[in-house]
Amino acid sequence: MSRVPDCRMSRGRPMGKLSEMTALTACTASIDFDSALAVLSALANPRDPVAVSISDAGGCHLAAPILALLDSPRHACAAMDGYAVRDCDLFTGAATFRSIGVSYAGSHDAGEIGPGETMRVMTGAPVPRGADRVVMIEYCRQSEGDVRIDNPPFGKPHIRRRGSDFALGQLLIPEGTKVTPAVAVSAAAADHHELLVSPRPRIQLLATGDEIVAPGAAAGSAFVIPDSLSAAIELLCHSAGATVISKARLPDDSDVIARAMEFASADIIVVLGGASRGDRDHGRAAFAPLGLKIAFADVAMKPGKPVWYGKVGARHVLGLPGNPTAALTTARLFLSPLISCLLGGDVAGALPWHLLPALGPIEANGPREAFLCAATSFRGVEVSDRQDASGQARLAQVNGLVRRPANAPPILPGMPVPTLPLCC
Ligand SMILES: Nc1nc2c(c(=O)[nH]1)N[C@H]1C(S)=C(S)[C@@H](COP(=O)(O)OP(=O)(O)OC[C@H]3O[C@@H](n4cnc5c(N)ncnc54)[C@H](O)[C@@H]3O)O[C@H]1N2
Ligand code: MOO
Repeated sequence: MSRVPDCRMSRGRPMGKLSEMTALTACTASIDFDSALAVLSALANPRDPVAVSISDAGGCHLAAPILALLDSPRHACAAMDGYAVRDCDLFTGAATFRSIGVSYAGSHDAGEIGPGETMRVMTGAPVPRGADRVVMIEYCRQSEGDVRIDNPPFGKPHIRRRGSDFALGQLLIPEGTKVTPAVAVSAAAADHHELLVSPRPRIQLLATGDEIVAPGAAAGSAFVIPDSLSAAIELLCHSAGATVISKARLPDDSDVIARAMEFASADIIVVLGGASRGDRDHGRAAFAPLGLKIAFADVAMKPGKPVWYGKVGARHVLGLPGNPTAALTTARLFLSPLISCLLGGDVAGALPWHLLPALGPIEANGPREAFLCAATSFRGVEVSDRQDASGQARLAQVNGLVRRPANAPPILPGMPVPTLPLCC
């Protein structure tokens, strides 16, 4: 394995971004996992930002900061249902107030209260001028036009002052922030209906193999198997924030594979299978006549060694090994970060490694960095006893990957190990 010094990463973070030219020319030999990620991140630049509605922007990253277009609250308003009163009346002995009206959320000017007066207010309603607090309805006794407050509570005035949450012009959300439901609340509250974001990457999925057929169509023939990857990788693309615009199951025929690629205007082409060295492994070869520039091929990792990545013009091409556990592992480790980078995010955001205590012993690792399927819970992480790259049954029982560096010593129960959620 040859290492590429420029591509080094430190704990999953690139140590300085590579230029596109360097990334496409330097890393063509077998490289280590962190170097491969650095190459991918150097080549994955987002397209020009577009304005999209907030509800369509989930998972995208803001290409511009969000400034508040108004004050919030817009005016002094009640934080509780109750009666608005003046402190000087309430705490100097007056117990009976004359109610002069009602203010609802959405009411216009609530007017003003004078000495001995009160106004019924609902949560979110404008509070009348002169009022210092809202006494919760539970402490008030209403009769006719009067309100009696015998034991007024001290403490919070239950009035939200104008601009006390945020003020007009305030920077609320910095550029680069990922749009989540929580971020959507802030943005909409600031009176934005559209957000400027990098467009979602468009994905083309090409599953290759003479033996694969659509799930549901395999049991009748002994010589075919269900395509167990296309739907899974499509799900992963969606949860990472991309749109799958086209998918196909193709025979092991490089001309057919190349033609399929030519007809889609995708940002990322994902080729499933045909990544290694079999007579019919046409993954990379199919794209050579189209001008494929390989950025890396063969990563020193287990599973997933044959994973490869390059570009055809502006299009990214990622080849995942056909063995299902290897395909899912490499999709999580390379396709999620590629999508994240094209959305304006980064590798570290897409791969949130965190330390969890091992629930059982983990044996020493060999010379290839390993990513082990594991089950995580609040108690810690348990590595599966079988780690077979072609396995499919076990995938339904795992939800994480444990990272084991090359030649790592054994792990004892309770020791922390880097763990990644298998689903993004
Ligand atoms: N001489 C070598 N042989 C192999 C190497 C190597 O370095 N030298 N690498 C091994 C490793 S590691 C892996 S992983 C596999 C990867 O193989 P390919 O990417 O070429 O995949 P295929 O040969 O097309 O298929 C492998 C296996 O997976 C099944 N498969 C493929 N696609 C699907 C699908 N969509 N759904 C379900 N199953 C699928 C396919 O039937 C094969 O059984 O190569 C090793 N060999
Ligand atoms: O690495 Mo392969 O992905 O072992 O089967």
